[in-house]
Amino acid sequence: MIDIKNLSVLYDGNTAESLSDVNLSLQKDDFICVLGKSGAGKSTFIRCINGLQKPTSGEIYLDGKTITNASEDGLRKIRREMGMIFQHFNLIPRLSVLQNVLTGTFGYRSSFKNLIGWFTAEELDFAKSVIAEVGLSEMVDRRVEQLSGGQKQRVGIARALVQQPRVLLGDEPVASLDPGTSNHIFTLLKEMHARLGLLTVINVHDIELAKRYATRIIALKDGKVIFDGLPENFMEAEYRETYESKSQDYFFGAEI
Ligand SMILES: Nc1ncnc2c1ncn2[C@@H]1O[C@H](COP(=O)(O)OP(=O)(O)OP(=O)(O)O)[C@@H](O)[C@H]1O
Repeated sequence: MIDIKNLSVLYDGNTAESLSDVNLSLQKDDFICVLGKSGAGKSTFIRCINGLQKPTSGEIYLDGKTITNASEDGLRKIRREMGMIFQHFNLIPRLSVLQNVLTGTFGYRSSFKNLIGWFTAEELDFAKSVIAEVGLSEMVDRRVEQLSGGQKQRVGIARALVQQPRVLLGDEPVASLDPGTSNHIFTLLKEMHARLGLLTVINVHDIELAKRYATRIIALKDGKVIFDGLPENFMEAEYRETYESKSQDYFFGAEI
């Protein structure tokens, strides 16, 4: 579904590449967690996939169509197919849950309709049905600033889903949430992945979450892919290589 060929990124002013010759093929049924130390290149990787960051070299294709060399119009169409969720939610605090979720439809509408904020009954019904799916029916009209972090991320997920994307990207979407809430958010993401057939790619610092939910783990180090495989094969040795430190023993249940 997404093919990444010889992808490299060297930011202006840096001497080391932030991504270095990355080659990957991401499939529709993948639920991928991307692991790596701070600065390993995880955000750069996600930003390249949705076309926010132009690579220095290499190509990314969505179903054979170039993302990296897409026209502005082509990129707009590609971005509609990719929902995105963020660590700090990127919501509009003073607007309601429904209003925030409706902003997810903007990529499909004329700028005039967006400007005057006019939505059809179908658009409103669909947004409400997505809000119900993320468990926030009771809060449709509540201002987002009055919600907890976990509820805000549910709004972020609903806003992404209302776009009817085929790909869901997350840049550390649970980094600001407590462990219990993080698990609830991952459970929801996994359900949506299965029900909607969404290729899901999520950066995460929490290896326990990655091992529990991912169907595939990709680990980056200094911009290179150093592991790509099943969660059960990401063990102590892979942990040490990725994070350059020994793990908490309980991750792998082994004496080190
Ligand atoms: N706009 C930029 N200009 C220059 N260097 C950048 C820029 N964005 C990222 N970098 C550098 O690229 C490298 C990878 O950064 P990136 O944010 O992709 O890593 P990350 O794995 O997501 O880190 P974190 O877990 O801390 O978010 C780092 O060395 C970072 O300093």
